[in-house]
Amino acid sequence: MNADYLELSDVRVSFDGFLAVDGVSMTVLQGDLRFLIGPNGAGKTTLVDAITGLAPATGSVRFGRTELLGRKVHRIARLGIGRTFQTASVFEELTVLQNLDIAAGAGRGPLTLLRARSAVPDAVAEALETVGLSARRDEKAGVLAHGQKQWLEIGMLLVQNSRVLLLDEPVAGMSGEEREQTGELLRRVGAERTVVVVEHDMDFMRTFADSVTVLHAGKVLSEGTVAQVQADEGVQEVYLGEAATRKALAAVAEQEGE
Ligand SMILES: Nc1ncnc2c1ncn2[C@@H]1O[C@H](COP(=O)(O)OP(=O)(O)OP(=O)(O)O)[C@@H](O)[C@H]1O
Repeated sequence: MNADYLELSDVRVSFDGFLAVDGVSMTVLQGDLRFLIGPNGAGKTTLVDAITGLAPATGSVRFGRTELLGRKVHRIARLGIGRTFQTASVFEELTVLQNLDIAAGAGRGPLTLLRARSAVPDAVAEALETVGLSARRDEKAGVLAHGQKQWLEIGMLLVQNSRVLLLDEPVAGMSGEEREQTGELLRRVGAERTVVVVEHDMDFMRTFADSVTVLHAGKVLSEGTVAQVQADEGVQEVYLGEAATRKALAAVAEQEGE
């Protein structure tokens, strides 16, 4: 079998001497839906920025045999590394189909793109089906529900042939039903791709993660199955510590409000 994988070795990102990512090594295999969790400021987004060329990093990030570090953002994207951001970045005035067309870079001029068409390229039709937006293809992206915009964004990565998907908090702000559907979508796309999901929602993580990497203060604190990381005392301490801080802050706020 010729499966893809993403391999990080000793990745470091420094902001004026502050190590936001401090020697991270991890390997993510195709078909192994990986969740990247950790408290606020742990370095999760910065790590994704490093992989996608947005943050200058040292160490090594390889997609199979190809080194990504040191390459420009658009070159990394063209190599098949796709990402989403916490806020969906779709073209609200264009239809779902037009958004996918643009992402696919279908080689047509802007006027042709805006004209209604009967023939939809196979890759676009497949992406519409996968993300569950076939019935909404001619509607403006701006009228989609929050969750559907996130799905459209994932569809845009699919038509770009992204082999690696790095998704930053894909279920933030979603309803319970949208979360469930997003989880099923991630399972579908993750079966054939290498997927890393940055997430704060622990229930969502428990339900859908195949494996988990926990970051804390820029380092890998724990890694394994959901059960393994949940049983890890270091992880419990970090999360209990966070919960205690939140509780203390809430108590102070309450006192100040009295
Ligand atoms: N451009 C920057 N310049 C300086 N410091 C930064 C920069 N970007 C991030 N940081 C710092 O790096 C650390 C890691 O931030 P990062 O956003 O990667 O954490 P995170 O785990 O994604 O957090 P969250 O869950 O809150 O999104 C934080 O202390 C943050 O303040």
